[in-house]
Amino acid sequence: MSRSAHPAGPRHADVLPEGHYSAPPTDLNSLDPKVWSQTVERNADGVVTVGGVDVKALAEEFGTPAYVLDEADFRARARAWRTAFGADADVFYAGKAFLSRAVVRWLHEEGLNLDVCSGGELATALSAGMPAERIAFHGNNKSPEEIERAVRAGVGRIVLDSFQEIVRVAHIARSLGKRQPVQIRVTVGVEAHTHEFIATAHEDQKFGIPLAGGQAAEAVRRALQLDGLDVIGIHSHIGSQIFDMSGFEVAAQRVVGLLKDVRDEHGVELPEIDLGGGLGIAYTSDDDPREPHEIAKALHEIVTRACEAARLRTPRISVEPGRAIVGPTAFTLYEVGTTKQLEGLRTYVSVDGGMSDNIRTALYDAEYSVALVSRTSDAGPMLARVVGKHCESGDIVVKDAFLPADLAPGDLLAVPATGAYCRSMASNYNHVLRPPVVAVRDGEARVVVRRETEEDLLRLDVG
Ligand SMILES: Cc1ncc(COP(=O)(O)O)c(C=O)c1O
Ligand SMILES: N[C@@H](CCCC[NH3+])C(=O)O
Repeated sequence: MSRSAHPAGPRHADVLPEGHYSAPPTDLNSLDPKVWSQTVERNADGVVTVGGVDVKALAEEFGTPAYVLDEADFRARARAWRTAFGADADVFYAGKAFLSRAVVRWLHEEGLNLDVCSGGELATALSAGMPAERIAFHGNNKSPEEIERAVRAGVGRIVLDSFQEIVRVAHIARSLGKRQPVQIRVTVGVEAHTHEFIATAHEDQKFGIPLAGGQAAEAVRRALQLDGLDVIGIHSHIGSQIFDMSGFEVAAQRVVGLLKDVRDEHGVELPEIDLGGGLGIAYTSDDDPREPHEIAKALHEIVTRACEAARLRTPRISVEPGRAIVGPTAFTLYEVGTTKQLEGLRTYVSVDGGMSDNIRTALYDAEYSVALVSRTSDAGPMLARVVGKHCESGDIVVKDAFLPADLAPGDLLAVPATGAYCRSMASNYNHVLRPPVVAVRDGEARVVVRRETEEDLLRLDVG
């Protein structure tokens, strides 16, 4: 079939959402480097390789579905952030995006710090040797036990999220005879241009203490009065998958405004500000993310300018990228099980995973790309929807995609940019087993998180 001809089946223009994928890509075998990790390429046989290992070998050895993590790419991205921010700033990788002991070790070696937001993340970080003083502990409802563990361990900072937590952390630190460094998380009232579920700095949501009405200033006032706390700074995180720097600009200006008010009222210049994470990545060829050095330059300039205007010493800046480091470094490898052509609509391609390994499409309407990776094809494009094996019609992995019309059961598909918030939000829905994470580097592959087994499932079922 010629590449330009439409295969038997739907005409893509009839069913695609307006303005999106107005034409099928000219070459379905090409791999856009924007959405794939740096070592991904096709070998002479047309099979995709990553870190020098081909996907057919990966599928054979480790099974599918599997998350395939490109270690060299992960390290390169971590290093790029570290280098871009330089010695007078700190980069805290946000562990919620994806955390495993291997990743903690890589981050440690590359000079990054770590943001954790639960006892489980804290335990993973410590067990992999991240020094406690390089850990920041987050969360809007940390339990007293989690706080105590963090204080005992000596974490570098706890980010306080409510008035009650200010008192709680002070009390626990005092009772342990310690003085805990803390930042106070504020909501700056910025509407980040992202999905409403992942925007976090508008006022009507659960995180942080609003600047509005002097509430954040009151929080600093109370924290400064309490023994057991060492107030080192202010924290703001405006949301996630953001491309536009203007939200960060407003946030930084407002945080510096609070530092000024604190200085004027208490005569204290708080030495740190944290501007959170949230930088977007390319999920499809339409996305244009910024490079870490551009982001670092923009944030430094914004903060320096605001501090000069307020006659403040420029505080030490920290950031907490999660997705921007790990997101592009992994793809999910699936095997095609069945295909079903719906006359006048599209072809449903069912793979052996789904919403249990990637909930983001169902939850946020997220867009992904997909490619046939076990071979090349000269067949024309067919409009496809890649779906999972769960009992849910919203179990969609990739909503609209063009795949070769000769796609068949047994073919391997890969969905790129699934390093962030896929394994970390995976579930056992329908008692489906969570896939392994396989790290590849220099021609070698090793499991860093193993596949779940039915024994794992049954071990918890003690009834
Ligand atoms: C406080 C905080 N820091 C950092 C992050 C990391 O965000 P992202 O993975 O979008 O960089 C999040 C998640 O949105 C967060 O809540
Ligand atoms: N889990 C979200 C991001 C929220 C991050 C936590 N504040 C995502 O997949 O995009």
